[in-house]
Amino acid sequence: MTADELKQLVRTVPDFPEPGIQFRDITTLIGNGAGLAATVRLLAADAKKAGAQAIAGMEARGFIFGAAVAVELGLPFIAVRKPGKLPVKTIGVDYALEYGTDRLEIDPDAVDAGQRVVIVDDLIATGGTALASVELLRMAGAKADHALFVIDLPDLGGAQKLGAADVAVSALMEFEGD
Ligand SMILES: O=P(O)(O)OC[C@H]1O[C@H](OP(=O)(O)OP(=O)(O)O)[C@H](O)[C@@H]1O
Ligand SMILES: Nc1ncnc2[nH]cnc12
Repeated sequence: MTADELKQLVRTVPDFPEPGIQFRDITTLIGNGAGLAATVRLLAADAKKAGAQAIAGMEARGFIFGAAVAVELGLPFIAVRKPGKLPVKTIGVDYALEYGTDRLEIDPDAVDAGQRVVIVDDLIATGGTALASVELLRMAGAKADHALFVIDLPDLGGAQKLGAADVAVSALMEFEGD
């Protein structure tokens, strides 16, 4: 399945979770077995090209694709979690979302010093989530310089924000006009 065919599997829901947001919903993409498999294969090929030694995924939608890519490549998976979920002393970063604010945390021991960690998430909008993840992974000693997404919303400037932090961004598809 091509990236263009995968794009047809993403559902757009207007005004969710608040008025004015065009929600690009991956539920329909992952609900298609061939679509899910093709998405994971394409992301895994990009992660391999980026020299990934580990994959990091952000709770919750980043876990779906990130863990699958890690399995496909036989690499470790690092869980970037929402606050209060990890049972150990964490490091954390607060960040702004397209809608609201949040915080992400990791177990610093999940990262090896100098390890090249490639970030995988379903979607980049403002880039706040991905940038917070890059900061966290770098604080823990990782080389975090590649981030892969299923969907980029280029109008929200996330890829530029990551570029300014020396992170190369790639996405399988874009939705404009958000
Ligand atoms: O580029 P940004 O503006 O930071 O937005 C993108 C993030 O927003 C969504 O996650 P959300 O925080 O809604 O959580 P979820 O995965 O638990 O649904 C999405 O899965 C990305 O992680
Ligand atoms: N427009 C959007 N659609 C789906 N997930 C998102 N996360 C942030 N913005 C989003």
